[in-house]
Amino acid sequence: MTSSSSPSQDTKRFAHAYPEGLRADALMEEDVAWSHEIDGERDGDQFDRSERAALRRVVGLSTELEDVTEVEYRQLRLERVVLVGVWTTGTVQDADNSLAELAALAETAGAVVLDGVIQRRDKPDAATYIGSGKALELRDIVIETGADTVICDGELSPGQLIQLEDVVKVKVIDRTALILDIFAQHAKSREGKAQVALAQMQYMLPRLRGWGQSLSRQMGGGRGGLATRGPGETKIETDRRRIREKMAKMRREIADMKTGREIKRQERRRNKVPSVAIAGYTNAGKSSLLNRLTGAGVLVENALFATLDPTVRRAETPSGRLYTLTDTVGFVRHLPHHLVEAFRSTMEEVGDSDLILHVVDGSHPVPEEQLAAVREVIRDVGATGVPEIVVINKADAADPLVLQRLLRVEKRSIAVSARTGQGIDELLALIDNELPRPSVEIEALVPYTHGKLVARAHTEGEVISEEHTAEGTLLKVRVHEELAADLAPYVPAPAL
Ligand SMILES: Nc1nc2c(ncn2[C@@H]2O[C@H](COP(=O)(O)OP(=O)(O)OP(=O)(O)O)[C@@H](O)[C@H]2O)c(=O)[nH]1
Ligand SMILES: [Mg+2]
Repeated sequence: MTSSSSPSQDTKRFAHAYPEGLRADALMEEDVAWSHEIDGERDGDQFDRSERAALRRVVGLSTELEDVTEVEYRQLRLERVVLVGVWTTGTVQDADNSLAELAALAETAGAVVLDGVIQRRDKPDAATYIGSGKALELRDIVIETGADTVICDGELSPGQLIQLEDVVKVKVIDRTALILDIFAQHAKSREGKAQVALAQMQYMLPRLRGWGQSLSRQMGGGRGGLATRGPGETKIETDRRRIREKMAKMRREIADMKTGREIKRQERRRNKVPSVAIAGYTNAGKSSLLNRLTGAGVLVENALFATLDPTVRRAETPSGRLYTLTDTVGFVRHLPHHLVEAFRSTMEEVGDSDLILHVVDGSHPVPEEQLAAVREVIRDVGATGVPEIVVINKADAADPLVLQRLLRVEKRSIAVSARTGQGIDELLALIDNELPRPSVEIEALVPYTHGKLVARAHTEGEVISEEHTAEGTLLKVRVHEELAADLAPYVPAPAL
């Protein structure tokens, strides 16, 4: 987990065994199609076999727990993991994609994925997530592969986690815990860190059991954990209370930080600078696009959730109008509910913008799924009604047929490559087109002593024509109301 405290342990465990490069490799799309490589051509018939299709090895976290009854949350280190999914609806392909994504997430968290299995069921088993027979098979796979953790592709109830653990005898975590862990590793700003910590605590609260000493480490933010081990009801009750207190404190802190950001945002709004939000599935190339559009140096990584803190950059349309571009946290299917809550304020920024650039990875096998997942979250935070341009990125690596399909279905869409620059000029022009136009059209004769007003007309408004006359600059402009008011004294009286 927050791959914490003891570097010596990390080094001891993985440094030699798993070179750094492996991790990024495993996120390439060849690997996303892992099951196909393994089985060669594959269709429904191979499903049984595919239940055991091996995932390639990746990199790891580890667990320092000897006893599964001590499962603790943030201290958890995944090292060698087996993935398990329950396939309820959709095609084999859907199920494969979902598990492949879980593999990418696990790798991003630093785990070595040893194996992956999918069970077809109407719904997850109420007790053990997968059926009890399958749980026993899973136990065999765990022993066979020497895995120390099982990751389930869904959100499990506390009871399911415990009962499955009791069968497989290693730590069991779910997709939510995994995503929370990645977020915890990647959050950089104080606000981001606090939001993730809060979401983790919220997730943890109903899952506490017999934690003993781990909790004091956890809540003490690394102040060492020599508190006496003493599970039992009373201890858990105390722990719960402490978590609740800590959560209340964090909520207050987050509210304060939010105020600061809010003020900045209002400033931008007052200045009437139109804002464009870059949203989209994780790893779609949002940060790359921001860099390509503005030359800004934002971290680009072939990892999921490289960006967790919104970055705002100034940009200019080809016609010279200023606007802001905001890079945002990536979306993922089944984004843990706590995180949607935690990042609500960040995502509200998307809803508040004048235009959304919805970036989708055109080289993904089914970009439509990513589009749908992102739209669901956008709806969830009530950010509907903002015009959207679908930016199909990675056109350089995409299947032309997929591109064609998307361009046809998505009304306002464009294929680009942040890597090669393909389509970027067209996108810039499209942004220019879609940004709200200032509402007031006026003509003003601005004296040369007021050059500042002319400059503002250029950055804040749209200059239709400009002429230098003996009396001053004759402007024909479209501007927002405030600037119109400032220019009003120089509007020539209508000739009678
Ligand atoms: N082939 C190709 N790869 C691209 C393109 N744009 C981005 N990438 C790669 O895709 C990966 C993810 O890019 P990012 O810009 O970090 O993606 P992001 O959407 O900001 O990701 P998160 O912040 O993690 O959600 C990186 O390895 C990029 O080099 C593109 O146009 N073509
Ligand atoms: Mg990014």
